[in-house]
Amino acid sequence: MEALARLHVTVTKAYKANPDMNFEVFIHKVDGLSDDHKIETQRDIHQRANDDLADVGLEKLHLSFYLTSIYDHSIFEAFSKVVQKLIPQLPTLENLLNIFISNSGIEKAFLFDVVSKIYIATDSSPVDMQSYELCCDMIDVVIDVSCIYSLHAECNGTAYDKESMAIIKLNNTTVLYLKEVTKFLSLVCILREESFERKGLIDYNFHCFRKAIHEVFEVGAATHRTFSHQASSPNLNAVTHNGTPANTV
Ligand SMILES: Nc1nc2c(ncn2[C@@H]2O[C@H](COP(=O)(O)OP(=O)(O)OP(=O)(O)O)[C@@H](O)[C@H]2O)c(=O)[nH]1
Repeated sequence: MEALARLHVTVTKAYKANPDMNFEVFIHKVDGLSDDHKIETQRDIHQRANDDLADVGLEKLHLSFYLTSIYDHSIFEAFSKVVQKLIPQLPTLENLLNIFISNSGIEKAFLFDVVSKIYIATDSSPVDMQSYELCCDMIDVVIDVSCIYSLHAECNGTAYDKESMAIIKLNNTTVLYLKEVTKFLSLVCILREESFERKGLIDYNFHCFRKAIHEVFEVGAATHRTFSHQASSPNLNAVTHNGTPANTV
């Protein structure tokens, strides 16, 4: 109850300061609850928070809720969804991923920010937590192995570069495929072993995909530069040249 009262105070004050603000509410430590209980708890909290807002005439205000726990990747998934709301190019990225996977026989693809392991976009098929965790683990493996065999004694930023790529074949006919897209972004795909037989096609499609992603972010950066010349305040929606959204870092 105390948490709900605090949420109400915070949200109403923030709304007064900026009515365009997005509100993202994380319900932590849900691992102790059964799946049914989790949904029920979220619904209950959502209902109470909305009722409190309706009492002060703020029924139009939208709160988004996420269930998280430190014992799985739910917190990363929740942050991914929050960050995606701040990326104006998200529909373009999703479209590119959809075209890429459908022409390459890939089941699922994530565009990851390598350092935070937040995915900034994925294709439009539903995300299941296990696939996401598998892809996060693959990034860890790639960075760890690169660090171990790095030529530099200190592994600062040398573990991930233009040459970064990895293929991991699991014993259940699944293949994980990782490739560098930009200095900060990586594509991680999940596919069946039989689809991987057409690796040449996948590599060619990836080359086109990578080029398109660079173009998307170059246009974003150019728009940002034009806007910065016109106005003195920075454009929060622009992206930087290397592909990391400026308003999410
Ligand atoms: N079961 C569970 N325990 C958690 C989770 N996150 C943190 N904890 C545990 O909760 C205890 C307190 O941690 P936090 O709640 O993160 O710390 P805090 O924010 O200073 O504590 P509060 O004053 O309760 O807000 C620690 O023992 C954590 O290990 C979670 O997702 N699930």
